[in-house]
Amino acid sequence: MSCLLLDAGNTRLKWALLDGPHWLAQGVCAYAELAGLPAQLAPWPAVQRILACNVAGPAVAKQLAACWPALPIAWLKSSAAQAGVRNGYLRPEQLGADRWAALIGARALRQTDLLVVMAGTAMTVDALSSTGEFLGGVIVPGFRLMREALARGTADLGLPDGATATFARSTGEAIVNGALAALSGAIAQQYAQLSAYSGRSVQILLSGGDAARIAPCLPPALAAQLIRIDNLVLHGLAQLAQRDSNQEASA
Ligand SMILES: Nc1ncnc2c1ncn2[C@@H]1O[C@H](COP(=O)(O)OP(=O)(O)O)[C@@H](O)[C@H]1O
Ligand SMILES: CC(C)(COP(=O)(O)O)[C@@H](O)C(=O)NCCC(=O)O
Ligand SMILES: [K+]
Repeated sequence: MSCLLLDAGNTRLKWALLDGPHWLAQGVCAYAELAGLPAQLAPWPAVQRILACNVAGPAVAKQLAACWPALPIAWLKSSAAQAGVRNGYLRPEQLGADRWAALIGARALRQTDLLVVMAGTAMTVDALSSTGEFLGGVIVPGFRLMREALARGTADLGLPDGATATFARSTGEAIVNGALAALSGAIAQQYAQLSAYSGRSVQILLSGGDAARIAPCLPPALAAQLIRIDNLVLHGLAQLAQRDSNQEASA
């Protein structure tokens, strides 16, 4: 059974094509190029099921549905408990479906205390206990949004680039290193909170488009606990797809 997994984020679509547990192909697609995605998948077995999470709004959902008019898309919604994770949000359905999928993917990978960091358009830092409780987490603007906010809200800053530096000595360096400090600082703060809460060693799972940029900026104590994983959201969706097909097989 070939299953297409879709992670529709606020910047772009990430996708993977699975045949049972095997990953046949995966990729990234800009929303402007979405109409070409079905043709791109043509070399592989025809898609039979689609499981998606979307935090990019109804227009994107409509665009995705139009790509595969003959197949209904199963949209993941956050719930109170699923696949070994319990949702600590006061209103479980309020949690972004991408965060929920990432937590499910994280739980399947490791059953320890985890900080699940998704560095995308926004960066989310979510605490997951060794017993599978999602305790809560924070949302901060991602690297691009931080720079854009400064450019939009000031007369003189703009979007200059800058290299990473211990002490920034140009506007570009000051902005780039400021954003990276804010991102790594948020991770460090939540890491300290979860470490204090659990009293045990905490591992950090880092995924998303800006993971490679953020990883080198983490302090050494956090870097030692870091596990980089590409497409954690898709791994979570793959877990759910696999569970669905196991249930169908045993029904
Ligand atoms: N080729 C790229 N295209 C777009 N964004 C990129 C690219 N490479 C790195 N990025 C960074 O990754 C972020 C998007 O990450 P991603 O995980 O795809 O986000 P989302 O899930 O919110 O769509 C952007 O805000 C940008 O800072
Ligand atoms: C926090 C997010 C904007 C992250 O989106 P992304 O950066 O992955 O595009 C998204 O998960 C979302 O809209 N969440 C709903 C609110 C919440 O999770 O509390
Ligand atoms: K994110």
